[in-house]
Amino acid sequence: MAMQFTFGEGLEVTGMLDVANRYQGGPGFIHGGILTTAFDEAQGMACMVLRRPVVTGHLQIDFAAPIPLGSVLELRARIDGTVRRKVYTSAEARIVEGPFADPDVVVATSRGLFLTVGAEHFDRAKDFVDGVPVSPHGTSSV
Ligand SMILES: CCCCCCCCCC(=O)SCCNC(=O)CCNC(=O)[C@H](O)C(C)(C)COP(=O)(O)OP(=O)(O)OC[C@H]1O[C@@H](n2cnc3c(N)ncnc32)[C@H](O)[C@@H]1OP(=O)(O)O
Repeated sequence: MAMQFTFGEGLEVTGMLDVANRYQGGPGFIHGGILTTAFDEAQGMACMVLRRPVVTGHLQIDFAAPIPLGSVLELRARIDGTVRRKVYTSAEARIVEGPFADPDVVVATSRGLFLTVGAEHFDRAKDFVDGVPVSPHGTSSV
């Protein structure tokens, strides 16, 4: 989705998301599915250090506080460990700009299991137009 990523020291990746009006769920606040997507992308991006494709196997989100439209969210994500093809990741979100901004408050957390896959995983979709990547990282541009 339309996030900006920076790769920090070690294994941590930081993603920034402008919470646009089109991301609304309940009146005035972000949709939970949008926040889930942002975590999925950030944690998937953290897996890039492995230099192997990954897909999400399991994602668990804790929505700790409402996030108003107009906020800027910072998501910090990392790999916590790997076991064979399994990649354990976690992330947390903070509002860093907007009326509810407080960089000391974690408004949501995520734990995700990613699996490394071979190129054949994606080959199955290559004949479909919808499978054509629309951004440089092969992620969606919502
Ligand atoms: C390049 C930039 C990237 C930017 C970020 C992009 C992020 C976006 C990522 C996505 O959203 S990907 C889209 C959503 N995910 C999918 O479509 C995946 C659909 N599921 C599958 O394709 C398969 O289920 C999957 C590849 C995840 C696993 O199938 P496999 O046949 O490869 O797994 P296998 O059965 O061999 O299991 C391997 C290990 O993983 C474990 N495992 C597999 N799926 C699991 C699951 N869902 N939950 C927990 N554990 C799981 C399994 O128990 C086992 O553990 P052990 O090694 O200990 O035996």
